[in-house]
Amino acid sequence: MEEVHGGMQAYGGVSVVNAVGSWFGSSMAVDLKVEVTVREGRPNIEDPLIKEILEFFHRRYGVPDLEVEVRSEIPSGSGLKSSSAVSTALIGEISRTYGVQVDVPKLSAILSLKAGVSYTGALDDAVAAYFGGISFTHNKEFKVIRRDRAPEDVKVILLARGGRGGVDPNRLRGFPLLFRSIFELAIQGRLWEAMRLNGIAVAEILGYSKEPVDDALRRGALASGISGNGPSYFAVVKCGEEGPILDSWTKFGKITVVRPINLEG
Ligand SMILES: Nc1ncnc2c1ncn2[C@@H]1O[C@H](COP(=O)(O)OP(=O)(O)O)[C@@H](O)[C@H]1O
Ligand SMILES: O=C(O)C1=C[C@@H](OP(=O)(O)O)[C@@H](O)[C@H](O)C1
Repeated sequence: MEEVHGGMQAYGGVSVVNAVGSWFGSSMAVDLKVEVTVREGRPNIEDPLIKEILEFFHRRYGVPDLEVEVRSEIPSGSGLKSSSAVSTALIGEISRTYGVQVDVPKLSAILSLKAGVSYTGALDDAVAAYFGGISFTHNKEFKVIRRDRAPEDVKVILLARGGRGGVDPNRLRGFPLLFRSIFELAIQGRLWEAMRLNGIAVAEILGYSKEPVDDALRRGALASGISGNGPSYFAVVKCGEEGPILDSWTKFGKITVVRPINLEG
């Protein structure tokens, strides 16, 4: 078996607006990396998303069976966009290796829905994972509304936790006006306000503790809340002002500090 190529990278992210609430979503990429490589050979990962992607390329473009290697810094089932990072990196790597032109984030959204690993297709997450920066999308129509650069003068402090369980993200669908209004704030440029309101709303609605959020906001965070459907928490702070939140959040578990990431220009 010959290694066909180096490897395609994509990134995790934190939610600006969770798209499950109103189909409108926004996500900010952070420097948590996923790298995917493929080689021709017997498929080696029993995962519904990876299976769906390999089957698609086999059926549509005659791509041969592939062995997939995923190196990921993002816990799975975390709210930190692991599925979109894995999916866009794998789709990007196959399309690059076999010279097929596809719309990588859109195909990721369609196949994530088909594989049953996503509620809306998570086009918001896929766009940020693949291009970096901040995405604004209407997931129902697979439409990218806008892409912005992410501010680079902040750090993102994470309580990164995987293995979501016990919450029902469908409950967010009961609050479409709330999430649509938060999306409007975000796209008007009131980014931290939107991130904070979304993060608090998701914690309230899905029943996560708000203690870490309250703690971070009291200690000067620009925004804090649950990312995605949880269970990970984030806090955004101006560079250099991390200290008080780091001190206080140690009581909640392992802390990871990352930065927003822009990949272009
Ligand atoms: N390291 C990995 N290797 C293979 N698949 C992964 C990996 N990390 C995540 N995934 C895929 O993403 C899915 C988790 O998606 P999801 O529950 O939406 O979590 P997240 O909020 O982190 O995106 C997994 O079921 C799997 O299909
Ligand atoms: O399944 C989906 O369609 C989505 C899941 C959530 O992300 P996570 O998968 O990271 O929880 C959400 O923030 C995103 O906007 C859409």
